[in-house]
Amino acid sequence: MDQEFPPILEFSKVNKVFRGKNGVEKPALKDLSLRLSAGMVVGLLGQNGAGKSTLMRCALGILSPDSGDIRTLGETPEQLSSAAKERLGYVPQQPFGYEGFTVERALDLHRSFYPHWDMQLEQDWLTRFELDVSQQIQRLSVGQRQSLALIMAMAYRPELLILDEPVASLDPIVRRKFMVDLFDLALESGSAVLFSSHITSDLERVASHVALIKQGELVLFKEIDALREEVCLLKLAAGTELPEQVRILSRDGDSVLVDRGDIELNLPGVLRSEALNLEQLFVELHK
Ligand SMILES: Nc1ncnc2c1ncn2[C@@H]1O[C@H](COP(=O)(O)OP(=O)(O)OP(=O)(O)O)[C@@H](O)[C@H]1O
Repeated sequence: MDQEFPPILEFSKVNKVFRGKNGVEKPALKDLSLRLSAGMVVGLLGQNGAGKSTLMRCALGILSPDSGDIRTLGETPEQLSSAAKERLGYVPQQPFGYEGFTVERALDLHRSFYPHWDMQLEQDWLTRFELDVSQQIQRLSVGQRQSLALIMAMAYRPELLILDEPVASLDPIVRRKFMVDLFDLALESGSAVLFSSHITSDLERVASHVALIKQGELVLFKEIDALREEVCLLKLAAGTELPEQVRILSRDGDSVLVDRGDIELNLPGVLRSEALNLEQLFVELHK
C-alpha cells in the first residue's frame, strides 16, 4: 500500500538535538525515518520525554530538525503553503487561545480560515460532545476545551491530522466513541492520522499501525496485526543463538523480546514464545 500512494508525511533520517542553558546537548530524535500514506492511522507510543511531541512539531514546522529531511503534504514543513495548511489539522497537548470568546464566536472565526469546512460535521460533533455554543471558552472544563480543539482540527476534513494526546482529558465513554468515530471519519475522508496516546487499549482498538519511540529512536513501526504476530517474548535456554534476521528489541536474562518478522522460531533452545498485548510489549521494551 505504501508504494502505491505518495506519502502524506515522510521523515528521512531526522535528527533533532536540544541544547540546554549549560550547553549540554540532548538528542530528542535520532535518525528517525517514518512514512505515512492515506488511510494510515498511526498511534505513536513512547514514555514521557521519548520525543513524540518533538516529532509532531517537526512535522508541522514548529521546530526545525538539525539534519535529515521532512516532507509534510509534499512540502518542507517550515515553508508550508497556505493551501497545504488548509489540508492539515493539529491538536496540541495543551490547547488553546480564544480566551474571551464564546464557543460560537471562536468557531465562526476559526471556520473563516477553512473554505472546505463541513458545517454538518461541526454540528454533529458539537452535539456529541454536548458543547454549549454560548459558553465562554475560559469557563469550559479541560475536557470540553479538548473536545472543541478536536472539532476545530477536523471539521474541514484535513488530509493529515496530527493529534498530541488528543483524548487524555476526555471521560472514558466520550473517549471510546470519539476514537472510533474520528478514525472512521479519517478513513472515509482518505486522511492519514498521527496521534500519540499513553492509553494502549485505545491504540489497539483504532490504530492501523503503531510507532514505538524510545529515547528519540523509532524502535518499531508496524501494522498492528503484524505486531501481534511478529513481536513476542521468548524464554531461551542458555547459549541459544537466534537467526540474525530476528531483531532483538530488549533482553532481561533469559527473557528476550524479539521482532521475528516472518521467520518461524521452531528452535530447540526456544523454551517458550509468548504473544504480548501492547501494554505488555511496552513494559518489556522498557525493562
Ligand atoms: N524546547 C525544548 N527545549 C529543550 N528541551 C526540550 C524542548 N522540547 C522538548 N525537549 C526535550 O526533548 C525530549 C523529548 O520531549 P518531547 O516533548 O518530544 O517528549 P514526549 O514524548 O512528547 O513526552 P510526553 O509523553 O511527556 O509528552 C525531552 O527530554 C524534553 O525534555
